Amino acid sequence: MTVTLDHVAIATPDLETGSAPYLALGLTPEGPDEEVASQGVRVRAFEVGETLIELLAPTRPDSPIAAFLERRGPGLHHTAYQVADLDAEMARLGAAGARFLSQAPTPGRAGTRVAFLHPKWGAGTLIELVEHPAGEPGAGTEPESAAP
Ligand SMILES: CC[C@H](C(=O)O)C(=O)SCCNC(=O)CCNC(=O)[C@H](O)C(C)(C)COP(=O)(O)OP(=O)(O)OC[C@H]1O[C@@H](n2cnc3c(N)ncnc32)[C@H](O)[C@@H]1OP(=O)(O)O
Ligand SMILES: [Co+2]
Repeated sequence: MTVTLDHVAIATPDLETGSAPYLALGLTPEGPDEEVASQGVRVRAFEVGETLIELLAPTRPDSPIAAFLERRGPGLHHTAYQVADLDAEMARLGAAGARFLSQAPTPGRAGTRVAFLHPKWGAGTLIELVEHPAGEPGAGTEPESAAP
């Protein structure tokens, strides 16, 4: 099974501040900012080749990003990998002892289904799995153009 990096997430107090280095590097947002209420975040994604930089700013005090910023300040927050079948991956990894932060997938950016693994399981890194069913375009890729 090939594992694909979906995005690298950065916690920032606000999207304008967080965007500065990526704009200076010549990156451009892949689309409009998105609010994901269930996570209490506003998201801005920059395409970098086949993957994304995902900027996350808190929209409310009880957002996990607000807690992260409070405790650790802005910077690297998590890495995310694409899986074709999230339910199957959660069952497989769960049976092998992996520690998920929720029993079921939760809504992610761009209508995806996502699940997070505890940072202790991730050897100190918060790891997210993002479902991209086989054949669907992944992060940072143009949807397959229809065959001529
Ligand atoms: C819009 C969706 C988007 C997408 O991709 O589609 C997103 O990615 S949304 C991202 C925001 N949502 C989340 O992060 C949800 C999952 N996160 C959580 O449930 C919490 O943030 C959690 C459990 C990872 C940490 O919560 P909290 O800090 O309240 O717990 P602790 O203080 O007990 O921390 C436990 C332990 O983990 C360390 N920690 C916390 N956050 C991170 C992190 N991002 N990376 C690495 N380590 C982290 C923390 O320091 C504690 O370690 P310890 O050694 O005990 O101090
Ligand atoms: Co993410």
